[in-house]
Amino acid sequence: MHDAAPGNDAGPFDALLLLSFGGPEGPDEVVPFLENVTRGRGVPPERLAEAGAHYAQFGGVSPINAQNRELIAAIEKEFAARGPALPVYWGNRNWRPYLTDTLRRMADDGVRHAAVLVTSAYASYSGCGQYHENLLAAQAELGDAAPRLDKLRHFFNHPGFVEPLVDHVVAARASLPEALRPGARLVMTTHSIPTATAETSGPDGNAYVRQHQETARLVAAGVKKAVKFPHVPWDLVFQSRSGPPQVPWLEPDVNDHLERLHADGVRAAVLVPIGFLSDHMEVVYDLDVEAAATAERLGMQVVRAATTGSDPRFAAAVRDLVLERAAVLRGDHPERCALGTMGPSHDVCPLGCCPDPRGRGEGLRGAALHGTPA
Ligand SMILES: CC1=C(CCC(=O)O)c2cc3nc(cc4[nH]c(cc5[nH]c(cc1n2)c(C)c5CCC(=O)O)c(CCC(=O)O)c4C)C(CCC(=O)O)=C3C
Ligand SMILES: [Fe+2]
Repeated sequence: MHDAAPGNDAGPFDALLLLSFGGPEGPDEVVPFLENVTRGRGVPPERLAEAGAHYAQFGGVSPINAQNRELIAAIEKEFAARGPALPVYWGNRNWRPYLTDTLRRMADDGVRHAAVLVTSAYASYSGCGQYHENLLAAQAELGDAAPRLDKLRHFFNHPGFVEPLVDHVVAARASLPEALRPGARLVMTTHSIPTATAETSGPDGNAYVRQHQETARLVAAGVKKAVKFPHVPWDLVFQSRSGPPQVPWLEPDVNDHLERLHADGVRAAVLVPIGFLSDHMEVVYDLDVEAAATAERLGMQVVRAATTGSDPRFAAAVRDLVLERAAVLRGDHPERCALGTMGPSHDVCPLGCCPDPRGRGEGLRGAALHGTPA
């Protein structure tokens, strides 16, 4: 798809590790999973019970693990067809297969240096800094046996992430009654996070919102081009707020926003979950159940676009990112694919990037994964 990366040489990498959030796969796993997610994170018990009820509605099974298995299959297919011949491993922060167990298996298999793809496209503590901490903790657990790890750059503006989203929005929009399509608002949604965390995201701060604005703009521009319509209005809004109510989180909430659009006379919308790689619980509950109920109550026609998921173009993007980073590690200057105006994201997070809002503030970063001071 994107032949930006030169050749097919993945050296010094000898494996790819997919690092994700994890989710329960049965009713008995919901409570221990939620305990893992929220340990030390100040989530009120009411919110925890609410989240538990969402999983219960789906038989205690989150879709996220099956979706990650599909993504791995798509990447393996891409590697088999075009190279490089790298094994793909999978570990999670909050549920089996746990990252530490996977890293131990990698070491046992003789892996010495792996590229790491995190299933989050954007900079933030939850989507970047916390995963760095998880990687460092897993390496520390293994000691000298631990493989070296390099986390791949944020892919929010990579065409392999954006282009499938554009297609999915076009398809969702086409499912609206024809008369409503011209006025249909694209409501781009992502996970809300505390405003203080948003401000410290990325190397220069505010990366979380700026990156999402760029992706939203790119998706809207792609849709406009595809549907040949002069005006495709869009907004960026937030969902799945958690945490105590006195702490400010990013707004507006998607449900409040639908109310606002309705009051302004907007009759139809396409919900576009740009903040997520797959249609996991935050999508199938918070949008397809909760926001859909809000729309129904308001009498608005609202459809939801699918996420990028395991689209072959995304699997090809993962291959690009691995080869690109491998070339950098060999001292080359590869082409780096990125749409829009922000350019390719940084390879190595500097000290203080995406710090833990509840932590000591200094942050633990990419260079530390090699045991070198950041
Ligand atoms: C930015 C972001 C992403 C996107 C980046 C990425 O993809 O990583 C994301 C993804 C996800 N969040 C998920 C689930 C949950 N997130 C929670 C809680 C929280 N998320 C936060 C942020 C994010 N979360 C935050 C700031 C909290 C408050 C607690 C804390 O400060 O850490 C809670 C606790 C209950 C609640 O509060 O809702 C649950 C159950 C699932 C799995 C879904 C499934 O099972 O299919 C996924 C992919
Ligand atoms: Fe970061």
